[in-house]
Amino acid sequence: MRYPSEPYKIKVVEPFAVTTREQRQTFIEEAGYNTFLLKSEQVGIDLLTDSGTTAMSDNQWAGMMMGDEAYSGSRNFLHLQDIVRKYYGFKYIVPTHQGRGAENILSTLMIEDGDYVPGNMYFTTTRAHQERNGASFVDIIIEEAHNSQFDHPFKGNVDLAKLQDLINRVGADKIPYVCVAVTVNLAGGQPVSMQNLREVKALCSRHKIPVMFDATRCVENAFFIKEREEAYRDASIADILHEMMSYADGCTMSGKKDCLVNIGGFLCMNDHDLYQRATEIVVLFEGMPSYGGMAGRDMEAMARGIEESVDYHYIQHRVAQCRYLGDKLTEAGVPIVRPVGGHAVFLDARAFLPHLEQEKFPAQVLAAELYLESGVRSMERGIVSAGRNKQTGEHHKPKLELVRLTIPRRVYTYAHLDDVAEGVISLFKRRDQIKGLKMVYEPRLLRFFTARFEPLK
Ligand SMILES: Cc1ncc(COP(=O)(O)O)c(C=O)c1O
Ligand SMILES: N[C@@H](Cc1ccc(O)cc1)C(=O)O
Repeated sequence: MRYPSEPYKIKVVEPFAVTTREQRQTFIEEAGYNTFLLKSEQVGIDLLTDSGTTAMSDNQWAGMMMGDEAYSGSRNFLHLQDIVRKYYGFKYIVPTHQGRGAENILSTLMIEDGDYVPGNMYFTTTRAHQERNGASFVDIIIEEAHNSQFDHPFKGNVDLAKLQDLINRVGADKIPYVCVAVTVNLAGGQPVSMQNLREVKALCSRHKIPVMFDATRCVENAFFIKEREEAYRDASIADILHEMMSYADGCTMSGKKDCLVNIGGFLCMNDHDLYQRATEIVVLFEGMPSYGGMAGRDMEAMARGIEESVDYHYIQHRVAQCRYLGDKLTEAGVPIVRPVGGHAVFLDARAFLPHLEQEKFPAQVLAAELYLESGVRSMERGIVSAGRNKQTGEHHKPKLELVRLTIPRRVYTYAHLDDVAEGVISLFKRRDQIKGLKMVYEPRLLRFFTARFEPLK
């Protein structure tokens, strides 16, 4: 079954806005041509992000009523700890309010000024925390990942030669850890193979460098391993996930994605000393080590969400939804990142708008135009997201200039995706008329969230 039907019944519904083109013109101008700045009530189908936008199950909502809101020692924390140990296999867990809370603690504890943190492509918040603590990020993803049209089953893989080169160049003692994202968000939601994870771990062990995963979309990664790596065809998602995690010394987690909740995250590790230091610092930024910024009820929903996330039918349908939208767009000739990943379809803005150079922010304007055309909200993932080089102050100019159509978990149906495809295709037909933008307000940190633009004449 290529596109399995939804493996759930819909018990609660939430109407969304139906707007006119004239209204949307006003809204996008007020939002400075930045889809992050639109009000949710101005948006139709909302594909801005899959982060915190999940529909929770009846079982999770029931768990919300079982919240133990004690300041310390909540039973929901103990439950979450058991579940994380069972499915992820790490010894210690420190809850945080979301993924970047965990990134903050990890970077603060492990990085020293002048260090290098290699990773399989940058992620905005992850790199920002590394740089804030004095490290330079080094991209060690395979070269194919920077080419939107290159089909590769594991386009998120680490290039071991790039990693070895860095170790030779700067020395292992300047590399506090290697950060491996499973899957790679900005490459298009691309997975990492089990074999590659095993090899990265072996190489790092030889040099005594810890491996820390960004586990944000690890269940999607496990699905791709089952689908594409022969040895795992008959393995369960839970077993694959457990083995993946055995090749890491710890992880950061944005629970707002693969843990199927609206808020929350955690940091995991096997090293007791690191855990102890994390419990010291978490009280400064997040809260007690037994809640770290989450309410008891949120920890319960997360524990239950993790158990639901490893259900094969759930994850098969999730990935199939992305593929469905990607296939529709490909059939119509719309350029997208290939192959379609686990959480989104990414439009290739360079190929969509070949007449616009990167300094005219093609992906930014494409996201704004798609909203105007259809009421669908998407997100820029190109030069604006990439920010500026910390040393030179120049724009980073990523090879990938993309617009992300991100599918929230258990929220939309295939019929919604038909509407999205229709909007993109009708915009594609009038792509020649689209002009660029200029940035009129540029925040210093993570500028894409709040930057403002005006159309070029
Ligand atoms: C790959 C990846 N890592 C880290 C994060 C940070 O997580 P959060 O948004 O929960 O702070 C996100 C999303 O922001 C992400 O997609
Ligand atoms: N991690 C979330 C939220 C987010 C969005 C953009 C960012 O650059 C950072 C965080 C996402 O990928 O959608």
